[in-house]
Amino acid sequence: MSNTFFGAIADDFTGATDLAAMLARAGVPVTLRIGLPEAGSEAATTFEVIALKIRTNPIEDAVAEARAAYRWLKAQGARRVFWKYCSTFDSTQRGNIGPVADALMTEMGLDRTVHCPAFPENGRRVFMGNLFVNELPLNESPMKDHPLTPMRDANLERLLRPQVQRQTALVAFPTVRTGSDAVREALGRLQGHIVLDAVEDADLQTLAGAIHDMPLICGGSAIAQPLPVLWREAGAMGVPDIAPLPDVGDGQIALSGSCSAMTRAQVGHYLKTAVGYRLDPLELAESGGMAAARVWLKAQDPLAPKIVYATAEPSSVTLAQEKLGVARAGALVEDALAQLAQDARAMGIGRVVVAGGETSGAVTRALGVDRLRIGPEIAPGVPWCFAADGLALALKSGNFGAETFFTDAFNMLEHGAVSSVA
Ligand SMILES: Nc1ncnc2c1ncn2[C@@H]1O[C@H](COP(=O)(O)OP(=O)(O)O)[C@@H](O)[C@H]1O
Ligand SMILES: O=C(O)[C@@H](O)C(=O)COP(=O)(O)O
Repeated sequence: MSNTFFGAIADDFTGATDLAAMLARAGVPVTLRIGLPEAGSEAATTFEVIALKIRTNPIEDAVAEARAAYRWLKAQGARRVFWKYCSTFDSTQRGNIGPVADALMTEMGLDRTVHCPAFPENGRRVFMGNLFVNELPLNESPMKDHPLTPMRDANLERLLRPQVQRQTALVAFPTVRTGSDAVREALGRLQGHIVLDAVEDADLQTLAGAIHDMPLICGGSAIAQPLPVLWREAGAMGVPDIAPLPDVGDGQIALSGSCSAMTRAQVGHYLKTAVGYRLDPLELAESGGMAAARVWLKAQDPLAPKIVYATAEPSSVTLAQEKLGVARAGALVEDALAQLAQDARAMGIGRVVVAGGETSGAVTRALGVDRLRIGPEIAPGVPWCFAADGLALALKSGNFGAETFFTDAFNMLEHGAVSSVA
């Protein structure tokens, strides 16, 4: 058995890099694995994050994959387990947040766990059990129009209840503001899935003080940031070594399959300086649709700023979904961007930014990446990541980053920020 201390299971790839970035901020080196590690893969390290792509899978498949990941982490000795899902609680009416949390509790023999999606730095706040995105309740935010997981309620207990077999509960804001001891006492009285309020980073610090010794924590990435310091102070883990980051190849491309409001603004902004090719799922469904995109890419200068995007307004997404079905429209776009990522690599392009969680999963898999090192953060929750073969990948969650995100990302590598990272 090796000495893994922290093991996380992320329900998508952008979520995994987001969590890894938060841990890296706390000064710990993180090993991010794409998919369940195969027999003979590199030895486990102190901080392991396993990126799965199970946010919208059938529940049974998602639970089976998460369970297998947990068993691998347990075999490596993990003493703290983290179920990373989206800070906007992206899920369908039945899953997969609740069923995976339930399955992990059963595997670990637990009668309580906590749910903390709050990420104040990115505008996600939980107050009286209700999740807000910036000023809006979740169900009034752009998440109401998400192509795969439209969110139609903001109350986390109400969202969880149909997804879980255990009871739900809340540790509300007044208790959180009283301090870590009060939160700990409240948790001691509750069972099942306990939602935690948090409005500011200071609340996350308070919560972390109360929950750092819990075996299973569920939520977004932000609650993970204060934990390593507390674990170190409590003597629960040692201080792992940090290795230098690898070299990065030249050439660049942005690939966007996200239709989130922020990505739409970012693509619009980037098109002012980069050349672009727009993918339309209806065209991709016809013969020749994909071939045209590949011909376009092949004609581009590998070094020049460029973007291929399916990013579109909700009305256009709905139209494609009505004609093709939700799953087929999504799969056509994901497969196309995955193929174009492979083509870009064949052209010698070494710097790839991907927008969209599902999209990132499809692209990363197509590139055959199985392990990533975490580099500098471009925006909160979005780090550059490095694969073994000179490939730099940035996987951007739909609503993360400033409007200038794509330019910021590529500029960062140009200006040598990589070598300055701890
Ligand atoms: N124009 C479009 N019409 C229909 N579906 C689309 C379109 N563009 C992208 N999609 C699909 O929408 C989904 C977006 O999800 P994702 O990549 O996770 O983005 P986000 O991070 O914004 O949630 C993907 O499955 C993608 O293939
Ligand atoms: O927690 C978050 O918001 C992100 O880490 C995340 O999971 C976002 O998902 P996508 O927007 O689908 O990339």
